[in-house]
Amino acid sequence: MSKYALVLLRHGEGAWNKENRFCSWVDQKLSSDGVKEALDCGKLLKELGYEFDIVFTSILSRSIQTAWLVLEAMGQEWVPIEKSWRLNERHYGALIGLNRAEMALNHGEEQVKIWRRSYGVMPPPIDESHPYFFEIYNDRRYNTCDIAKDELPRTESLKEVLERLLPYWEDIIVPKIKEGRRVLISAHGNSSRALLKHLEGISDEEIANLTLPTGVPVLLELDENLHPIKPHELLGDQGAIQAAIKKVEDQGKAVASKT
Ligand SMILES: O=C(OP(=O)(O)O)[C@H](O)COP(=O)(O)O
Repeated sequence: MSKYALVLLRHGEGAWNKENRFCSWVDQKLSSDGVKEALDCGKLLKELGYEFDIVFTSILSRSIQTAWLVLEAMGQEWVPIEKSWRLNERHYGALIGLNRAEMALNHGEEQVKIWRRSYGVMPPPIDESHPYFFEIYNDRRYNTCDIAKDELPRTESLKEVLERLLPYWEDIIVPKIKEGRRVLISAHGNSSRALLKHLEGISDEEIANLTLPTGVPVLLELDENLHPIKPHELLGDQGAIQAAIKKVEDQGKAVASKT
């Protein structure tokens, strides 16, 4: 028997998911399809009988907007939401804004897969010459973090994501779960992968094969020590989920991009 059920969620599709660009710390809203995904996700969780006592999000709008829409569809708008940069998407460094298919044409699909899914490889860091540098670091949300702005990452591998996420998980989220609060985490593809790697003990090699689609709730059933009692489960229509995973994986193929 599980003692706790934790639900993790990659936000609904954002505008740059659609355009196949690395979005990362650029603040994009949900696309119209992403809004529908978030509402459908809330409806599904309601049908399945889930209730939440607290929701954790990143400080990027697409994860917050997803949390709002999920709670609205569940009729649980009153549930408190806590936000932290530590749940932000992985910082993709100089790759931010670039089109994955064009990157695959220029650098090869294998290199793009390494950048996207390996555990330890960091893309080149972002610097002031990057078109999105000032949009990111001049945004006042990054004055509110628990570390100084000049200590915030300029690029990250999944390893660095896990290292900055773990203190928040251990110090803020775990105590809520142990108090019996039912927790939803509305985060991102790679911040969710990092947490799943930690909780499920997925190896550095095996994590490269885990891809999460947008808007699909991931259920983790945990024992009293917060160890999973079985592998995570993606909730919903399994055929549609597999198709959505393939779509995300195929974003790194060297096909001509739609402009
Ligand atoms: O912003 C991103 O993720 P998100 O849509 O989960 O926030 C990344 O660009 C995801 O890219 P990836 O699927 O190539 O790791």
